[in-house]
Amino acid sequence: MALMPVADALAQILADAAPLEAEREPLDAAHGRVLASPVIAGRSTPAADVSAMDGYAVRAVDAGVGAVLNLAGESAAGRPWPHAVQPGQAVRIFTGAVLPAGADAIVIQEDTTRAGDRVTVLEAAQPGRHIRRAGGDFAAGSVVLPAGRRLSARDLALAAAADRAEVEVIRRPVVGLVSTGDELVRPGTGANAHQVILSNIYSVGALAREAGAEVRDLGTLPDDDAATRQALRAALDAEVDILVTTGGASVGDHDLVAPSLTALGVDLAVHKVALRPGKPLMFGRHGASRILGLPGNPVSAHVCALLFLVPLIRRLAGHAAAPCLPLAPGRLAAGVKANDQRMDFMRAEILGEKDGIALVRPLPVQDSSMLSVLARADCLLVRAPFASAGMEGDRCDIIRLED
Ligand SMILES: Nc1nc2c(c(=O)[nH]1)N[C@H]1C(S)=C(S)[C@@H](COP(=O)(O)OP(=O)(O)OC[C@H]3O[C@@H](n4cnc5c(N)ncnc54)[C@H](O)[C@@H]3O)O[C@H]1N2
Ligand code: MOO
Repeated sequence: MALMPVADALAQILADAAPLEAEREPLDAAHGRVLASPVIAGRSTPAADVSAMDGYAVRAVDAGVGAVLNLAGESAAGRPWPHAVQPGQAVRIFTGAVLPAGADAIVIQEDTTRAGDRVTVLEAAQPGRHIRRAGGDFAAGSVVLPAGRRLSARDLALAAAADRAEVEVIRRPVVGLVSTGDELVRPGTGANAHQVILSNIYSVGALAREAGAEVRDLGTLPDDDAATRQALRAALDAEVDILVTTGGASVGDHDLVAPSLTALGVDLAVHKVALRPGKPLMFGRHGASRILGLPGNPVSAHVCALLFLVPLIRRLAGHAAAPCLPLAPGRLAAGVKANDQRMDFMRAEILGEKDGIALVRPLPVQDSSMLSVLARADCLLVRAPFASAGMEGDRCDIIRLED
């Protein structure tokens, strides 16, 4: 059977994948989300002229070296002095406090001496010195954060300072994870030798969450035709944006995902990709939901989630389009043999870096069941279909594993 090129599979999976609808969220819940509409400042910051230092608010014209001023009052942050500074007066002021009317400079306290209510100026005041002007950070009505921006921790503080307790962000895609296989048991529950411990949901779930999805574990299905069909229908009815299955994707008698999806009317736009690991990958649509069928082998499931699920989630969550295959430059530290028709994503280690180029050596075992090798890898060494043999020192492409 002809295998679909990776680029074509990606194009199918990302076709029509546009940002989901907007929702209002409190700032705490908005970190990492994408703004659906701009944040407009509800007030200027600072909202009034304020002092940047602890000292005395004065009229600069009165406060030359040696001037002795009368202490008239105090302006603290949150407790402004409600009068105007008169000629010959100083007002005690603290950082962040509103500048009293009449004053046009701050003399910092280190540049004064004080005896009771008499303040002697040791360093001449300069008009405007140590004053933060109203609106100096941002003005009321201005756009402080544009639509489309991914909200950083710093952005949350800025939105709060702009007097916004909530922001309008793109809804998180909901990803439902379904595992398949009679052999699967949860970790820590006493698996027998003929059983396999469910691991894929942990790596795939973590990647999905990191990409911006809300992840729901929809449980494990037995290798039974009717049960699989019924459970997949229920999973699709659960209104997930992306249903991710793992396992049961290949051609064995117990690989039931593709026939079940077909029976439910899902047209598989992708089924079998020229990819290693991950050949049995499948993708289809059902109403507004997308279905990604990942192979059961744990390394294959992880690599396919990285290559296909992450960009899909990012598109739906409104993130700016990033390259789907985030290739970085590398140099081979060991030879690799010629490749066949499947684009290969070999688990590899980075031995060092020179001028931003990683020195890369494929790990000796490339079995797609081996999680210890995947965990040890620093990157995937990407080999194009039918690439000729590579020699030590040749340039190569890698994808860094940064999860
Ligand atoms: N005759 C052929 N056999 C196979 C082919 C093929 O083209 N012809 N493809 C192989 C490739 S490539 C892969 S990848 C695997 C994937 O097959 P399935 O998606 O059907 O996966 P399963 O058979 O269900 O499981 C494979 C393996 O992975 C374990 N597994 C499954 N789910 C999980 C999970 N959630 N957590 C941890 N481990 C899991 C399962 O127990 C099996 O050991 O097919 C090849 N065969
Ligand atoms: O594609 Mo399978 O993932 O080669 O083992």
